[in-house]
Amino acid sequence: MAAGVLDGKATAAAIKGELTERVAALAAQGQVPGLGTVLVGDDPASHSYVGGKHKDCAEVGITSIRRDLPAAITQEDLEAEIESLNADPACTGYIVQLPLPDHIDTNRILGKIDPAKDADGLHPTNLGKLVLNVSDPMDSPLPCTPHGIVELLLRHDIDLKGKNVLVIGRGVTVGRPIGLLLTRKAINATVTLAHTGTRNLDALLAAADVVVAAAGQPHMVKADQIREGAILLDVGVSRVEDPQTGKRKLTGDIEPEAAHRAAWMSPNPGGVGPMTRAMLLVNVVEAAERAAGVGPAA
Ligand SMILES: Nc1nc2c(c(=O)[nH]1)N[C@@H](CN(C=O)c1ccc(C(=O)N[C@@H](CCC(=O)O)C(=O)O)cc1)CN2
Repeated sequence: MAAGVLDGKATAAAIKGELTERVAALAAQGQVPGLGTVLVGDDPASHSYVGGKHKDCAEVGITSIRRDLPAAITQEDLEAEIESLNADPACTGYIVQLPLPDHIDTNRILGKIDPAKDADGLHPTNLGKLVLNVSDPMDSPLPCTPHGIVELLLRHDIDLKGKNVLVIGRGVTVGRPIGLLLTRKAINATVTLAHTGTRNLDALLAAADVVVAAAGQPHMVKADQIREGAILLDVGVSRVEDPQTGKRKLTGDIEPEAAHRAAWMSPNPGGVGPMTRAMLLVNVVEAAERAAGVGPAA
């Protein structure tokens, strides 16, 4: 059996097409959405992700506002950048690219973002709304990767009702929030969250109908560990040296051979990553629509 491909690239392209129309409608009212990014330091992967976000903005007509800052920036100066984006009327929504350097208090920075401009859905107010189950598109943003995974499944007609989902990784951008989304009544999955302290990962994998691997450990999930017919979402991405070419290549958390046993699998690259980017644009457009007092286009 070869797994169906959860094609994030194509799905993200479709979403961007839809957003282009919504952005044009906003622009016609003089309300062009603007995405801000705050990038601290020289990490090449973070630079590449932020570059991708601005490329996406250009594709759909969203204005880009970019703040690239030195790795040695102080907490105080970084907070001043946040305040200036909060006050900038051209900036509809913005993100602080994670991870931040160790000397920065990340939670304090995220807490300084104006919740109405929080394009990542990571401000405590917006995460709190997710916990309270009150967030919907007209009210507040959802974290991009979990929302992207749900949208990817939805657009491939995959229903998770009653399914056992194993999430591997407890990070704030994916592992923690995705359980809250997938256990909503509208989705109704049963979620187990595994992490580095989990002892019986083999047994949990063998029992899982769906695996969301977001640990950032290259190929930690082996083909023979998964259930025949499982649905696999490969979120984690590492850059690993290819022994044959000596070049570094992107490597997901799940062995590609698992596709021979799975019913569905997201490629990596080309699966969840492009969906994360697309849902960021969705959050920016929805923030602009809320600010303009208009609902999403029908
Ligand atoms: N503030 C945030 N920081 C981080 C987030 C986040 O959602 N908000 N998530 C990740 C990084 N990330 C977005 O920021 C991200 C990661 C990967 C991709 C992506 O499109 N990957 C491509 C391959 C990219 C490549 O060639 O390097 C793919 O999967 O096809 C997009 C966004 C951590 N930080």
